[in-house]
Amino acid sequence: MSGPAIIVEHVSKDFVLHHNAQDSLKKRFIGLFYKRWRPQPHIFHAVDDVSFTVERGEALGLMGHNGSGKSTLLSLIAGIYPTTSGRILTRGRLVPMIALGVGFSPELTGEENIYLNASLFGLKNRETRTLFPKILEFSELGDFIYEPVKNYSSGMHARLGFSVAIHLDPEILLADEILSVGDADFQQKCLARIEDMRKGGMTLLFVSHSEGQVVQFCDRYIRMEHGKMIEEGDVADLIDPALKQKVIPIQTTRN
Ligand SMILES: Nc1ncnc2c1ncn2[C@@H]1O[C@H](COP(=O)(O)OP(=O)(O)OP(=O)(O)O)[C@@H](O)[C@H]1O
Repeated sequence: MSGPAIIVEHVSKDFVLHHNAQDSLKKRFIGLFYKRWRPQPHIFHAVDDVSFTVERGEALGLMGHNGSGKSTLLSLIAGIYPTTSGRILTRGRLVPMIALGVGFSPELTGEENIYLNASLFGLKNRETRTLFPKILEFSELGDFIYEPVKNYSSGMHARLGFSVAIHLDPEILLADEILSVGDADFQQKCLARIEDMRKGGMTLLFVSHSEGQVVQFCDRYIRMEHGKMIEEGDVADLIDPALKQKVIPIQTTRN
């Protein structure tokens, strides 16, 4: 396969909000007495004319303040939302690691959810049977894997979500705030595994609030503000002596 792994061309995403901050308090108060008055829907530009390319095997970090549009952009690339305008092209097996475990069915056990998720990614039952012990071992969930996931803590959900995602053999991994996964040891194990997968040529699009993590994992970065790309460059541009001190070395795993 040749060409970039991800192409994002002039992509925008609008949401319709049903409150309008521009409506004055007086107007809202009067509206209480005149039933015909309705607040005007307001179009909010969550992602605004964003374009970039991620080459095969490259890691791109997406940074920006809360609400700057990073997760929305990842969801657009994952195909979770349609774009309002623009074009997105991806080449290769794409696995979104977004809101880990949110897609699980609460009444099904961890094991059943593994089979369900794997089948959604086109794996045959036979293939999932081979993967199951590895997913279970990585998740460290033990016998909880046979419990309905509605009984899992949020950390357990995230462990299962992460373990399933990395065993789906992604060629492109979309990762949103990986460090929200479980406790510190598990986080270290996850980061080490992602580092290994990167060495194997995986393409990574990585949302993080931590410049240190972006420097550690990525080749390039994009900074977003109010839905727009405001900065793009090589991570080397982000490194200053103070930041270098904060980068924690990651030990690679072998399992
Ligand atoms: N489904 C939705 N409907 C309406 N507005 C939305 C929706 N999803 C996101 N938004 C809005 O779009 C903006 C961008 O949100 P997004 O989650 O992409 O930001 P973010 O950069 O990932 O933030 P954070 O760092 O807090 O995760 C926010 O103002 C958010 O409220």
